[in-house]
Amino acid sequence: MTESVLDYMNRLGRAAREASRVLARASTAQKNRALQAAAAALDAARDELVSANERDLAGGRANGLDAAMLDRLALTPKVIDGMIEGLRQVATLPDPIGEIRDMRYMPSGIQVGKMRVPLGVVGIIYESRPNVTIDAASLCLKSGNATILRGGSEAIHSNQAIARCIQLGLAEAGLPAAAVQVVETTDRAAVGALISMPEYVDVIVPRGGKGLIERISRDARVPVIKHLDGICHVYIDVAADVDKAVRVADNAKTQRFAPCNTMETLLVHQGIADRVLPPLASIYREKGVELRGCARTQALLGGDVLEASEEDWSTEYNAPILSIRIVDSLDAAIEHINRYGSQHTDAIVTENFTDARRFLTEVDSASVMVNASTRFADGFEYGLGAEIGISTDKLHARGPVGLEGLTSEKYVVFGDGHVRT
Ligand SMILES: NC(=O)C1=CN([C@@H]2O[C@H](COP(=O)(O)OP(=O)(O)OC[C@H]3O[C@@H](n4cnc5c(N)ncnc54)[C@H](OP(=O)(O)O)[C@@H]3O)[C@@H](O)[C@H]2O)C=CC1
Ligand SMILES: N[C@@H](CCC(=O)OP(=O)(O)O)C(=O)O
Repeated sequence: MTESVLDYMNRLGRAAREASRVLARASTAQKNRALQAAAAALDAARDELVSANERDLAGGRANGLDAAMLDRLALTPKVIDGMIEGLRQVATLPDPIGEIRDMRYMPSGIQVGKMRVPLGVVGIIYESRPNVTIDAASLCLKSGNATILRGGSEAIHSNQAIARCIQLGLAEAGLPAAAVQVVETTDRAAVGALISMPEYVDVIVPRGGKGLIERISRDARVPVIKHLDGICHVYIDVAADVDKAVRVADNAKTQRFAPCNTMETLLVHQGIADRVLPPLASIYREKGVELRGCARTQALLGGDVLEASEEDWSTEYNAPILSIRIVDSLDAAIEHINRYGSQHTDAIVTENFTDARRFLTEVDSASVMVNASTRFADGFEYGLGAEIGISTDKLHARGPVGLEGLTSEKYVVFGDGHVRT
């Protein structure tokens, strides 16, 4: 790349802004044609995708990526099938753009309502998981937004191969190539540029952990919808059904270790700990989960439970490690979650309606659940059809973000020569 990263990003930004105007007026049929054609292009490019991905995997191994990271990076036939299916599914979702609602006559005689519109240009910074490139591109396209995608550096070759398929889809539907642009450099200066060009970018969606949070908080000049870390809790109340508690706490930790909605800390009421923790600990031990506990947990469960440090309570392991704390009351559980959590997803297991209601009201997280695993915090599971990710912000969109989260509403007013008096 001979031009500077800043010039390169400016060029992408300008082109995205122009493309966003075309996309905003594109028909549903045209957007769906692009999605279907991109799906066909992916299907035809399986060998190319796999060999690009092999380069990334080789680089990842050489750089010492752990097994979980390599797993997220891998484009297996199943992952490629999932991307193709994902594109086709987004094509079948209702198009939210142009929907008009709440039209009402005002006393003046004008008619006022709201119309759903795209946000414009969406910049997305995300982890080294190439299938996210398709999720992000497809949702932005369907919601009429141009997008600039900056995936994790370890996935650069896979992402470029995927980008070529998306380009084929856009061309087939007669949509501009700049509707979806995948950043071609791994230089983090590109992230710096992307988050500081409000003239070209309307909103940034950062999906990532602590390093990304710091950078965005420090440098962003564009509105942000944070999709950040998940320090998720399950609290087993004194009034919990033991079987349900074991099922939920097992699934929340072990169904998959790496996602942001996986439980990192288990809180247990002292009045039920001796009934629920021993069977849970056997399951965790069998599944290779390292346990770190408070002093009471260590005393109850014995030798192999390591002492949990203060740092553990605010750590997102993304790994087979779990911290466990026995608490005296529901109040103590709520206080712990609001203090150490990341406002992502937290669950209570209880048969007590009042405790459930208090938990729902007082825990300040994007998803609060009763008697269900935190792993359900997901756009598909919530019926959104797909998701960009899980917003840990409070404004604009909170929790799993689908098509609607990528749109906004403007007022529309109809008159017939009306003037204000
Ligand atoms: N809420 C949600 O929807 C989701 C949240 N996550 C969270 O993401 C984290 C795991 O992903 P992980 O790959 O470790 O995340 P990282 O934060 O390490 O990386 C994510 C992206 O941010 C970039 N990045 C990181 N730090 C900086 C920086 N200082 N300046 C510029 N760019 C930066 C990375 O680029 P580079 O490749 O150069 O490192 C990458 O593109 C977990 O905390 C998980 O909970 C993950 C998915 C969804
Ligand atoms: N909603 C998604 C989790 C989103 C997420 O955390 O993604 P990732 O960390 O990249 O696996 C799911 O439940 O699988």
